[in-house]
Amino acid sequence: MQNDIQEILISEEEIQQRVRELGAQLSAEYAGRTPLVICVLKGAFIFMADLVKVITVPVEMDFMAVSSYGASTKSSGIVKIIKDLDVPVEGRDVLIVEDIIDSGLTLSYLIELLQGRNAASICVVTLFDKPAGRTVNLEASYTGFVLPDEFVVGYGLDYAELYRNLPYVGVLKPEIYSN
Ligand SMILES: O=P(O)(O)OC[C@H]1O[C@H](OP(=O)(O)OP(=O)(O)O)[C@H](O)[C@@H]1O
Ligand code: HPA
Ligand SMILES: [Mg+2]
Repeated sequence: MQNDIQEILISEEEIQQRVRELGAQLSAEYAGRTPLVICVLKGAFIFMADLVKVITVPVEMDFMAVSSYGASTKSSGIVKIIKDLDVPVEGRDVLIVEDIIDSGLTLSYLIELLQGRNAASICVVTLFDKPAGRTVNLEASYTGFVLPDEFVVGYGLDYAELYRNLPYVGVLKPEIYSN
């Protein structure tokens, strides 16, 4: 698996340090409140697990699975809900946890959905942001790292469901895509 990586863009240590910083910022933001933290599966599961461990306010958690990339490196443009939330968001302070914002289509769809369900507030934390990929105008409240316009894998991010378990984020060798 490591042999398929052409270049590591962000190391495991850099990610862990940044996650701690984001956890501290979010703990201050939500002081005195109990946010509902929503993990956008599958990609955000590793970030979510590391992040909630360094948030010091009480949180409730729920999980939503959406998909629009399939086995491609380009968004299909259609966001499919694979699994919806278990709990209502009405009146809740919602924190959406994403691994990456690329085109922005997944998040704009989710934000509209949760606004329609009358969340009291919606805040987004993403570990990675690829502004060059954007097709809709959208920004996270908290961003870990800004990435160049390349398809990346690792730390939850997949190509055709593989490489999510790499502890760093990197770029695949070009021949992997042609196999
Ligand atoms: O800003 P966008 O262009 O919408 O891309 C970002 C979304 O795409 C990926 O999910 P994907 O649809 O690949 O599902 P996965 O999390 O199960 O890999 C990623 O985890 C984000 O949720
Ligand atoms: O660069 C990416 N890698 C993996 N999944 C993604 N989903 C959107 N962008 C990406
Ligand atoms: Mg994916």
